[in-house]
Amino acid sequence: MSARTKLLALARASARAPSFLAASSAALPSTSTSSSSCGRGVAPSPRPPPFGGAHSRVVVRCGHGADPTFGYDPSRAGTSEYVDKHFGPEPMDVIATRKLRVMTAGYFKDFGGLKKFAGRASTIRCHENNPLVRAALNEPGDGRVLVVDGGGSTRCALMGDNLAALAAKNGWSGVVVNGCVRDVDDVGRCRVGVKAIAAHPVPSSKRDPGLRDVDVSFAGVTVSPGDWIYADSDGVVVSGEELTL
Ligand SMILES: O=C([O-])CC(=O)C(=O)O
Ligand SMILES: [Mg+2]
Repeated sequence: MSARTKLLALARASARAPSFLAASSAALPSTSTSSSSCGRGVAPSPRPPPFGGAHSRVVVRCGHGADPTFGYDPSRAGTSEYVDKHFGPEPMDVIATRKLRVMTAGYFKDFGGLKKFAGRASTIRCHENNPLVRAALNEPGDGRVLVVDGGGSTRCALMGDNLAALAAKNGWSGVVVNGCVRDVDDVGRCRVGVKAIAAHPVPSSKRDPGLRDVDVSFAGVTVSPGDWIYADSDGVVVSGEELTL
């Protein structure tokens, strides 16, 4: 394929790129989240929408990986496309350059009603205690992602159906928990993304609040408050800046 033909193909693919963030909360049909039940019995829609939305900037200039001849398809707008777009001459450069940080594969399971979510990070570090998690999710989320470093404890759960419903009601895009969650059948009906290590039936203590908006490190990545989190079924990608396709 000539360089000109490649460029034309790339421009066509980029023109199809969906916009950023608007549709990321639409994996479940609209439903009331004011109660803790998160609309029991509401089935998730089969096809999650792109991260995209009103803040989209379609940039035709792209990295080596954003090449339609290699299968780059910005209309899918998932974490794989962000990686394709931003890696260097070699795919693994995405890790070496640290522009994108990719969380360890297989570290999390999906528990939330949204499988695809994105937003700026707010962080908490806590150990087997969750008052600060409740306090944070009680704030307006404004599309943010709450990143909770529970030290990887699998001895209790840092959130459940009540906190997931609170997150959905207050406009949090998602919660990433380095720890466990409970009430997972109901959490799965909440219109919010929840990634965590495992389910656990025991609630956490309410004594020690922990720390808010500090750097947290787990799953091979350090997340700072204000970083951008992109999460879907392919994984979790973290960047210091907002990414475009
Ligand atoms: O309240 C808690 O600590 C955890 C829980 O069960 C919920 O959020 O529903
Ligand atoms: Mg509960």
